[in-house]
Amino acid sequence: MADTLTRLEATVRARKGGDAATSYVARLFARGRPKIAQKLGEEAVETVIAAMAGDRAEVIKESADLLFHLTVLLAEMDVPLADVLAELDRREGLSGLAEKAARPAE
Ligand SMILES: N=c1c2ncn([C@@H]3O[C@H](COP(=O)(O)OP(=O)(O)OP(=O)(O)O)[C@@H](O)[C@H]3O)c2ncn1[C@@H]1O[C@H](COP(=O)(O)O)[C@@H](O)[C@H]1O
Repeated sequence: MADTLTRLEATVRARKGGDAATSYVARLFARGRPKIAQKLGEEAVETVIAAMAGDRAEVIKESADLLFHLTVLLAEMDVPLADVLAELDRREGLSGLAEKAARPAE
């Protein structure tokens, strides 16, 4: 999975400043962060709708759209995918319940 996303990240980054007439990613970059963030939100909602309908095939397609648009947003913000993966690595083995219990009281 990391290999696939790393290749996608390289393709997406190479589209920065590219021709919006021939590249969907270049068009997204040209439209800016608000549009990219909006697309990410839409794909998240569509993934949720597919999940609630119990539609596995649609969940797979919408999840791919979601990961793709997340990759574009990270590239737009110049956040390397490796930084996100490193954060997941840091959390590895730490139960979400234990992490939550260790948070300072609000
Ligand atoms: N993985 C993807 C990918 N997944 C989804 N999409 C596109 O994302 C868009 C999302 O669909 P929507 O119907 O929501 O989009 P829309 O209606 O055009 O969006 P708006 O009208 O809201 O702006 C579609 O145009 C899909 O084709 C992708 N476009 C590109 N890639 C990858 O990015 C690479 C570079 O793409 P280009 O920049 O187009 O060359 C490709 O080779 C692929 O590897």
